[in-house]
Amino acid sequence: MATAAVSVSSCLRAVVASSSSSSTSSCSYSYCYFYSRRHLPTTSRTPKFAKPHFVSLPSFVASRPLVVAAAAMSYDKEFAAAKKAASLAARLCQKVQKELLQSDVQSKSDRSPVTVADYGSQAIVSFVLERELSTEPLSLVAEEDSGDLRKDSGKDTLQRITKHVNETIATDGSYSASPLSPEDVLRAIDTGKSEGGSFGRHWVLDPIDGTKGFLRGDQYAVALALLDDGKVVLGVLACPNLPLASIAGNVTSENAVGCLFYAKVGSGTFMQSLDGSSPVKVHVSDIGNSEDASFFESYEKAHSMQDLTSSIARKLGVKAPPVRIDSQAKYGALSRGDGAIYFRFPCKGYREKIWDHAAGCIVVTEAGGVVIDAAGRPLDFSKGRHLDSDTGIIATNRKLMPSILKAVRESLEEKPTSW
Ligand SMILES: Nc1ncnc2c1ncn2[C@@H]1O[C@H](COP(=O)(O)OS(=O)(=O)O)[C@@H](OP(=O)(O)O)[C@H]1O
Ligand SMILES: [Mg+2]
Ligand SMILES: [Mg+2]
Ligand SMILES: [Mg+2]
Repeated sequence: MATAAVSVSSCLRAVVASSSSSSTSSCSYSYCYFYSRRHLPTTSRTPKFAKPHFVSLPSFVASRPLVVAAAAMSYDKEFAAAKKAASLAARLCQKVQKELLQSDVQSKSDRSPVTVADYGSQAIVSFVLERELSTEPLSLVAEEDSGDLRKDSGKDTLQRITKHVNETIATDGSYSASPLSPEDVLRAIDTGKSEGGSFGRHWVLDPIDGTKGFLRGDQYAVALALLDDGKVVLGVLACPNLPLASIAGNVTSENAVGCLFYAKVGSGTFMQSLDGSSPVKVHVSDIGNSEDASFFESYEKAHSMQDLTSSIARKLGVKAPPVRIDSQAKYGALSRGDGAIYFRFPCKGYREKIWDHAAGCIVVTEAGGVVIDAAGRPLDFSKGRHLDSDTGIIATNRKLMPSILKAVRESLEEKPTSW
């Protein structure tokens, strides 16, 4: 098997440089929903066509009544708000990426990078969701917090974030209120402190997934999903640098970039350009012979064990070299069949965050794919801010999954000291 990684970074770098000015899982849901009234702040959560009635609760939720809705939730309002929020946040990211200054990059306590755009994107998404869905209190599980921005050393950065946020909101034209103050921006960012969990609704946001890719001018994604009672019910991935045409084999016939992927439970996955072209329904690859498959993995060596994935690929007879791109753009590309497999095997001890997979997971499953951990279990987003999985993640189509799981198990059993 060829070992050289294919990267789409060079053509993307050219695009960025040329515009630079200065520098479950199973998603087939049952049609009966039970809600504790604690998680039902308004009657707006009851579908209009369903007549709610109250039944007694099991003891674990005390004596609160339940509403039984005899139809699937439509989530239409939430879906529209999510698409708007992610698209507007992506607009802010594109602008900042063009103007990227070294001073806009900070290091967090875990030494990972964070930029004006990560914070600005989180503030925009929080602002849009609050405005669009004002009938419900917003619970948001998001990556960033305002801690560093509240220090004296963060004041200049906060001013720049506030400017970008207000300029981006103004480009949309639908919010007429006065500009946000720096304090409003800090508050919007800190809406993301929710712990999530298995009850009620929680939005899950990675304001920039693949910050290192963003800084290189490569792939990144704004990733937004909604959990309802621990299950992902909708997801949106804005991938500003992903070519609209397939990146299979690194061949792109056109330079146009900027994809918006979105999926709602039971409704399939769609892709449109970030500029708003008509949506197309996408589907994962239907390859059934692993020798014909290609696989995605992280661009950053430190994020996934490439020795392990190359051992698995050898067992599967995969001939194509790995396609290494940053962020959940991998899930987006997989959902439209640019490749057939996504492998992610972080080093021992790394704890996966729910915002790194929630949106990507539903985008792939609604496109007909399967996303599981290496133990063969669906991803469980109900356990708080982290995924309850330390074995690695595999996404592919239904035909390939059994042979892939077998190859993964065999490779893990061989287990040299490096993994
Ligand atoms: N050590 C380690 N192992 C595994 N994963 C890690 C690690 N460190 C970070 N991260 C997370 O990886 C997120 C970036 O996604 P990818 O790894 O798919 O993209 S990349 O190619 O590596 O850039 C990245 O997301 P962002 O922080 O949102 O960019 C991190 O959450
Ligand atoms: Mg980060
Ligand atoms: Mg991330
Ligand atoms: Mg991030």
